Amino acid sequence: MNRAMMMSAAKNLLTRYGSTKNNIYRCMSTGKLTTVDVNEKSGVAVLTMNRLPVNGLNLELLRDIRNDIDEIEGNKCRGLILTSASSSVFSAGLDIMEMYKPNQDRLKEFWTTLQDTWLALYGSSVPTAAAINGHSPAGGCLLATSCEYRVMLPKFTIGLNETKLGIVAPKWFMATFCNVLPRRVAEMALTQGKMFSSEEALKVGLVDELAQSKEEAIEKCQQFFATFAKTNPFARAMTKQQFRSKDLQQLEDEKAQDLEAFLFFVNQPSVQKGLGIYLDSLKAKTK
Ligand SMILES: CCCCCCCCCCC/C=C/C(=O)SCCNC(=O)CCNC(=O)[C@H](O)C(C)(C)COP(=O)(O)OP(=O)(O)OC[C@H]1O[C@@H](n2cnc3c(N)ncnc32)[C@H](O)[C@@H]1OP(=O)(O)O
Repeated sequence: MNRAMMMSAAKNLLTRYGSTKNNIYRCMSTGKLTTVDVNEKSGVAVLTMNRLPVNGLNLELLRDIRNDIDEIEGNKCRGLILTSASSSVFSAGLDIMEMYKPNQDRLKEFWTTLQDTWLALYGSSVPTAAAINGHSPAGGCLLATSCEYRVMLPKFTIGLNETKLGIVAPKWFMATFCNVLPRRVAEMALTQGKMFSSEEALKVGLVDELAQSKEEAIEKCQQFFATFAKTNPFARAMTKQQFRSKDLQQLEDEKAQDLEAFLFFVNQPSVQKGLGIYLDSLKAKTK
């Protein structure tokens, strides 16, 4: 983060926290594929992804999540908990249909919106946590690891499985993973495309706690936010943003090249063939 960005972030934070210490605001959901419910007492917003059956991250869902994050930030919420309306899938990651035989204009918009959603979530000044109430592969894992804390239900899976699909996780996916896991564990898992069970994820530190129900997971996320009760929100947010600034700045600087690399990669005939085979294998499962 350069000096100008830092000053602007500081100004926003001062505006937010300067005069509103004791007020609680109600956030409203902006999108059709998400809902946002705010606990009026705690001021914590629960952002629920609701694109069933698997919360595949298509352009519209990403837009809704992005707009919700902006609204939660703007409405001075005290925390953001990301969760799913499904009882078995947190998010299946990027909707592969967005990348398979794509319309090129939409493909650009899709990737740019993913970049912006990540910048907003990973760099959010509001405390963030994920209540992972289902499977969370690839892009689902990216969303969860972009948050500051993770509570997961048992018997699901989470990880960046891109190499198993014949695709390469972009640098900022990897940086997000490395912000959570020891470097050695992250490299092994990334190259293997490893999906961790909830129990394994707890053991390596990919998630912070397990919970037996979604309600318990949300409660544990709220308890995490309560650990900031005696900290100054401005100092907390600036510390988080400075801690993450290298990763954020790298994507800000390389946004255009990252988009170009994505478009080039996805449009390779061998990648299209691989995505088609993978989609068929997913669909065959349900027959
Ligand atoms: C040099 C550097 C260059 C960099 C270039 C960048 C390159 C691109 C990088 C892109 C990074 C990609 C990130 C991703 O997120 S890719 C997506 C990865 N996701 C997965 O592999 C998950 C696939 N899904 C599953 O494993 C299961 O669905 C899941 C465990 C999540 C749930 O299982 P369940 O049994 O509950 O549900 P079904 O499998 O029956 O699925 C129901 C229907 O949903 C469809 N489906 C599932 N996942 C997806 C998906 N990700 N996209 C699209 N569609 C999906 C599935 O086919 C079923 O459909 P039908 O009902 O029609 O049969």
